[in-house]
Amino acid sequence: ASLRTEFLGRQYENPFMNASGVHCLTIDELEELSNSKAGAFITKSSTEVEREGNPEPRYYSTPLGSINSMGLPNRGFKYYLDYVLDYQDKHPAANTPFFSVAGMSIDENLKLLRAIQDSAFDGVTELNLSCPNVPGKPQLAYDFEVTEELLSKVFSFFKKPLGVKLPPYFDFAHFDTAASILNKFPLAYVNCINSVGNGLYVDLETESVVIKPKNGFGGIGGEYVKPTALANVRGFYTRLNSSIKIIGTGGIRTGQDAFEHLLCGATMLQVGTELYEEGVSVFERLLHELEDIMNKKGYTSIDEFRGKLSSL
Ligand SMILES: O=C(O)c1[nH]c(=O)[nH]c(=O)c1Cl
Repeated sequence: ASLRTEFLGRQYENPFMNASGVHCLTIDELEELSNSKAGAFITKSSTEVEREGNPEPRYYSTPLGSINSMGLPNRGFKYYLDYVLDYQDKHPAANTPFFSVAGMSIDENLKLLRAIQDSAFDGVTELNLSCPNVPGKPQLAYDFEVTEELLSKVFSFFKKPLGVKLPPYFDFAHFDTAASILNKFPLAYVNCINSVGNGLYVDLETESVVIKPKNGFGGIGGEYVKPTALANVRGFYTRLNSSIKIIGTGGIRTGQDAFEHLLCGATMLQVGTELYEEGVSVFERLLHELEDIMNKKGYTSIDEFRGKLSSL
């Protein structure tokens, strides 16, 4: 079986990539991703000015996943723009890394996107509408009016491929409203899901929370979130114009999880918690496990089953 994937007119050896935020904060981490078996990779969401992020401990792994309240630590927009432009020059034949942006305000998002539009960047941009861990900052994508206002301003000038990273939704009315807004814009893709916001993990022995920021509240990832991730992938796949592709993120720990996301309609697949725990070797394991499942089922390409989830 072949895992070759076409996404936004570009060919990828396989659909796997890192989830923004994991293993992508420094150039060293980005280079390790570039040299791994990942089909693609993406930068840590950046803000105009470098950010320290929240006090540690701010990430904690559990048997079933992870909780994090990083607080958008990043080296600043210019650090990542310089990296991706340098990458384009050094690897003219390769696919340029994806670039993630998470401004702290509408104006900052517009400023960063204008800088990308005016730059020589020829890759795909991901606008993060869903960071749950900046104290006092509500998740943009849970405010439908603001989201629509932002996207209409963005698409008045941004002409390069742009996707949005969405938080999980839990109500059909929200799927319907979000999709009706997103369908108004020439979006390249939606990425479902970001971590499930503001969960709480308790340590029995210490009778305490496990991360310092926000009294222990943080975004949940890993096995806990797969049913929610699959529901959001499927919910948008069945509601959005077919021109808007889906990136599936959330609970991908095995080839089986990857297969399920593809069956629900995902094209690219992002790995967060499992990459954090296992390192970049996770990609080799995942693509072999996915290939084995496809061979057992008699599929030679992903196109043969993508989106073909049956109802009963
Ligand atoms: O705390 C973070 O940096 C963070 N953590 C997440 O789980 N998702 C995000 O989009 C971000 Cl920006």
